[in-house]
Amino acid sequence: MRRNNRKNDELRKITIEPNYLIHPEGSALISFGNTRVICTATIEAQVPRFVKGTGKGWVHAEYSMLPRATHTRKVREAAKGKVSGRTMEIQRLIARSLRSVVDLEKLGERAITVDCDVIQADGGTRTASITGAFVALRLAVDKLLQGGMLTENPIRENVAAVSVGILEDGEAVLDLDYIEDSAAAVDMNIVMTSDGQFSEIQGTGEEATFSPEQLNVLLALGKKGIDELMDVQHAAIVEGTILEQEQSVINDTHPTNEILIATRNAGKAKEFEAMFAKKGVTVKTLLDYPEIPDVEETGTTFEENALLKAETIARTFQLMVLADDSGLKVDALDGNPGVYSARYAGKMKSDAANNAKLLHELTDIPPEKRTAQFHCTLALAYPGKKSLTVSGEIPGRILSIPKGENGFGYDPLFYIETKGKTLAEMTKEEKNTMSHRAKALEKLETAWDEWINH
Ligand SMILES: O=c1nc[nH]c2c1ncn2[C@H]1C[C@H](O)[C@@H](COP(=O)(O)OP(=O)(O)OP(=O)(O)O)O1
Ligand SMILES: [Mg+2]
Repeated sequence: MRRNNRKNDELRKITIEPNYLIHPEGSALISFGNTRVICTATIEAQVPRFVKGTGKGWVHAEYSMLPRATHTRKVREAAKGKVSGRTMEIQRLIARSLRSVVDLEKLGERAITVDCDVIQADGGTRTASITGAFVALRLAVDKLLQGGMLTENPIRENVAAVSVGILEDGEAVLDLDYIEDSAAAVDMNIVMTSDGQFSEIQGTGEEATFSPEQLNVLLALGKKGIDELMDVQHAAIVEGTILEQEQSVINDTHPTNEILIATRNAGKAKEFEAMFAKKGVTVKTLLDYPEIPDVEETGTTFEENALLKAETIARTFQLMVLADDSGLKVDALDGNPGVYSARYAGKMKSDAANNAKLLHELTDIPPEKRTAQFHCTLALAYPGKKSLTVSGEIPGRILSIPKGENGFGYDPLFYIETKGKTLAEMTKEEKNTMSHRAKALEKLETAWDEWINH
């Protein structure tokens, strides 16, 4: 057993506090156990001479330690008037690691300077710096994206780093603290990206050399640690970008004039915007938050999936969230595609491919047997409250050629007998008075007040 009862493959307690400081564009306080580093990212228009005029940007890093970050007071480098070789080496490593995941062309002619200031050192300060610096960088880039200064995200992958080593007793271990590190036979810093590639490996067998087999063990330990670090980074980035903006909504106990809808479907988003606009409620959707990960729809019913989407996002962001799970139930296909409507023709969720597949499956089915229902389940979730679900359904018939240009998804194939047209031949306004979604929303309105006050 290691110090503090840690297992060989166990990280120290890792925390990342995003937006730790108010002035920088991006900042984070990262802790790997007792090692603590403040990381900031600053965006400036001025680029170094060697990239000027190329349209490309640059990422620099600076690293420093406070005098009492260590056991005994270390004289400030500013007082010595000289940057040490160690500092130089570490800040170059940090900058290289970050540049390995940034598309400098997409960044445009601007520089991002990342500052890593160690406030307490207990081993692994350079790996903590890289891991925290990435969060600060990402938060700063998000500001550029949100402000419209950038239209495309220049960050290709996430990057994180961890130390591994072989202790005196021959044990290979993850994330060494200072005492372990000082006595280690072999120590190594591993920098990896979220696609599982290495950005840099620095391994030194100073006290004892190491074999290729031992190297593989160390790399596997590093990979495990980095996977875990990336989860912490991800949560910090999401918290840093979204929580801030949405904080105002959280504190209200009553429904506010803004609602977050857990959908990434632009067609649904437009319909909800129109339907809620009449009530004076502004709609935000996940399209406004590209960094929120997709919620996997693992349920087998509309209700399960709607709850999954609403509750996951509500829990993560401590907000009231509405989600919609909808689909087409075709009688001749035993109710299919049903909950699988979005993925009917494959993972890419293409409306055109879905419609083509539906037509193909129904090739020999005569018009009177092409009956179907459009179904919509809405789930309303609020942290700590039992969720509310309602459903709406409308009957129709699947045509054999698409008709109409409006709407989205299966609209051009869904013919409504009583109206004599498809959903795609209706205006948005007309569709919104009679669609499955409109019906579900009506029920939601009825149930809403009681739910909120309960
Ligand atoms: O009014 C509609 N008119 C035409 N098609 C529709 C409609 N309502 C749902 N649909 C189709 C779109 C999608 O192929 C599937 C829903 O799948 P569903 O998982 O609920 O939505 P999605 O994945 O597109 O977006 P998200 O989960 O982010 O809300 O049914
Ligand atoms: Mg979906």
